Amino acid sequence: MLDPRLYLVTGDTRGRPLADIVGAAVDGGVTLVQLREKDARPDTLAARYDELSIAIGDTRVPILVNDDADVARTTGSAGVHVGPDDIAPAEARDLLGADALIGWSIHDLAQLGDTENVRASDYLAASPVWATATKTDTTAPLGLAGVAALRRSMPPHVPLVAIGGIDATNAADVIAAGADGIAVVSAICSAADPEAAACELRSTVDDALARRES
Ligand SMILES: Cc1ncc(COP(=O)(O)OP(=O)(O)O)c(N)n1
Ligand SMILES: Cc1nc(C(=O)O)sc1CCOP(=O)(O)O
Ligand SMILES: [Mg+2]
Repeated sequence: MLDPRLYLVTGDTRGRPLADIVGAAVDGGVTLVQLREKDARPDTLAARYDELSIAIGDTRVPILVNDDADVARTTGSAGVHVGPDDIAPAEARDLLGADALIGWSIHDLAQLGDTENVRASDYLAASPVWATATKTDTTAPLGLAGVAALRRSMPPHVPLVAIGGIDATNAADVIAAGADGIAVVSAICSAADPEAAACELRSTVDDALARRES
């Protein structure tokens, strides 16, 4: 079951063990995790997946793998997140099967015209909302207006997560603009207390979703 409200994408943990950060973040309310280690070899990525899987225990929070659908398949992970330099969602679907969770980065409205890959995706990611030091090779920031435009143009049943420069100060704005969840790296991985950071983000998102629906 895909719950996109608070999506932790792994990143720099300031020297702390990643499994500890992810475990704490899940305790704090993260609903989805993506293992993202751009320089890791497949065997290292697979070993890291196993560590994270132990860290989240029986919470059933899905762990997706960034980029590498083969590692996603061999580890038995929940699925994969892909972007413009990766295999296409439809190809990932063929590889991973109907039950896998597949996410796709969306940079502009024109991409929504690729209906085969939109249909193959379980969620789309508005990327990036704002410029971020965590990933500098992004396309131009969409801003809140871009998030709103994507939401209006997308199939209504497909969840939209937003990524890039999101923290507790702006998360509610992103939800108000139409995102169904936020994806963050530094707001949790760099936080002094990742569990507390996740808890604050989760209640901010939940409150904003409740306001939007009322
Ligand atoms: C949730 C989420 N959204 C966007 C991205 C970025 O994916 P991509 O464009 O493929 O860039 P890399 O992460 O591979 O550098 C993401 N990973 N997760
Ligand atoms: C992994 C990633 N993808 C992005 C995109 O725009 O596609 S931005 C990003 C990093 C987001 O980090 P932070 O939460 O620290 O800003
Ligand atoms: Mg990628």
